[in-house]
Amino acid sequence: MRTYDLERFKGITIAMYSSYNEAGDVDQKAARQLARYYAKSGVKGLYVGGSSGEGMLQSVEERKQMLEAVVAEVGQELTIIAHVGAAATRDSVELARHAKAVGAHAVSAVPAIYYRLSPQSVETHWQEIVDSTDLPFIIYHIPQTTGFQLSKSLLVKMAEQDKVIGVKISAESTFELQQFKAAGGKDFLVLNGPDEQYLAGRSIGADGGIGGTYGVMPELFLKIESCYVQGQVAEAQKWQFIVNELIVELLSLPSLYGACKAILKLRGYDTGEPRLPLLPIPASELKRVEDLNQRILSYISQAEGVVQE
Ligand SMILES: CC(=O)N[C@H](C=O)[C@@H](O)[C@H](O)[C@H](O)CO
Ligand SMILES: CC(=O)C(=O)O
Repeated sequence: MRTYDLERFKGITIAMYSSYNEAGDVDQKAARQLARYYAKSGVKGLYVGGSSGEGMLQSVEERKQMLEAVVAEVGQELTIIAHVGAAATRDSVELARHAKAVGAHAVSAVPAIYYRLSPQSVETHWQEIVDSTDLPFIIYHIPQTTGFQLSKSLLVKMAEQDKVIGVKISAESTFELQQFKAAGGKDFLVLNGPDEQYLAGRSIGADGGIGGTYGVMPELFLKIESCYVQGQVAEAQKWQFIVNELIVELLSLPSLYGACKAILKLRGYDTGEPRLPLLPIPASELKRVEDLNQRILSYISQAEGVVQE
């Protein structure tokens, strides 16, 4: 048995987008407003500074500012996971200590980025982060961007420590997800990465998920989750299919994060544009974004049982 409470990490956790002002600097007020919007949606937690959060495009100082804003706003109500992955172990350790100091509930990290690293190197990187605080640690496995293939043996070695409570898997193989679940055991969390496969991941062993597109439709992922938990498989599948149609459209825009941010802006949550090299949505695509937003909102009403006029 682990000494950490795993329940608070199960279910739906939004990989939150970062908020910038017109100059492109971190906007803490906007971040707080967005975090408040998410708290009202009923999700379990927020994952700050990950892929969707553009942590890798920010300075250490900016990453701290984003986390501080989110924890200050909703840290008492939601589970806050701070992504501290960076190219340099020193930066990750500094961010982990900061996460602890401000009251985040867990830290998480990708393998160190840019260099092609041996498993020993990645293990050392993660271990330094784990050892730097008493917060629980969630491995972030995303081989398509980091190039690092996490082996079952390294996973098991890490998971033997009380503090290493789980792994977020963004790899597309649900078989790998299941194998990691089996290897990690009952008290080890496996969190689904690809939003398109939430139900598949959940069905094959995931305890919940952390995803970027949850941020524009948390209610739909909560719907899939509640149908799944109640054994309504056909209904869960119906909603996953709807979500996937919406994700295909989001992915057809110049950048996924730009599209999600543009949608949030239409709803009154202006988080600025994504940082380059991630592309903004040009004015010529705004009509498509508006239509997509309307479709998403109407599905959200349906999912919540609100009768449409
Ligand atoms: C690479 C990436 O950002 N993956 C996210 C997290 O795993 C997902 O939430 C995707 O954004 C989502 O599945 C859309 O493809
Ligand atoms: C965790 C995740 O989905 C993200 O960082 O975008």
